[in-house]
Amino acid sequence: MFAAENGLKGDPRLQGISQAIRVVPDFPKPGIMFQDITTLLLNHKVFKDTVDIFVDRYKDMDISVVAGIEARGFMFGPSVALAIGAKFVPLRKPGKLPGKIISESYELEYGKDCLEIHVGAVQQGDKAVVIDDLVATGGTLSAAIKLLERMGAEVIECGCVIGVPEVKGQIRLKGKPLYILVEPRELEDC
Ligand SMILES: O=P(O)(O)OC[C@H]1O[C@H](OP(=O)(O)OP(=O)(O)O)[C@H](O)[C@@H]1O
Ligand SMILES: Nc1ncnc2[nH]cnc12
Repeated sequence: MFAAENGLKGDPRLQGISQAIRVVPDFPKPGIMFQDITTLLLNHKVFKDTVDIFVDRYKDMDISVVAGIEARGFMFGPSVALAIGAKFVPLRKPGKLPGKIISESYELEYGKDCLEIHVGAVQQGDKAVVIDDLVATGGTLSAAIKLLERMGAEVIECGCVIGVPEVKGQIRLKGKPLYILVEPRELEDC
């Protein structure tokens, strides 16, 4: 789902969100236009608008789990979980969770990685949304969906602040809906 299709067309909060994202060319390697959401977090109104939009979206969907992807999903997910009355489950990079875990590897625009979840963090019957800052290839979200489904949860949707228009990821997301607030910024927008 894209900015024009997310039911928020004309919502002035989206422009504020987009403008608060800093674009850093060639980071972390040449050719990547890095979308830096740390500048969005510095603006209390825009940060709150972002969380509010996710909360409005998910508050009446009977969601029991908000899963956040390390690291940038941790910046939005917990606030959404608290506001909608769901538990927050961190999906972490390898070697960070101390308990029994299951893991899923995936490929990124700039390398390979792996996500892990604590066994027992979600149960059969849980209804989950996955929150992250950005979807590019969809590899990360797709690993998150697999982890949650392996634990018996139903993944209702993935919510990201930024999404590339092509969403190659849509194919990889096993048909799960994707709720995206804004498209990536180009340098000339800044
Ligand atoms: O759709 P994809 O191609 O999978 O890429 C999206 C992922 O890449 C970024 O995280 P990154 O792996 O750089 O980790 P970080 O949040 O720890 O910086 C971003 O925060 C997403 O999690
Ligand atoms: N262009 C990008 N900016 C920020 N994070 C990313 N993760 C994958 N691609 C990215």
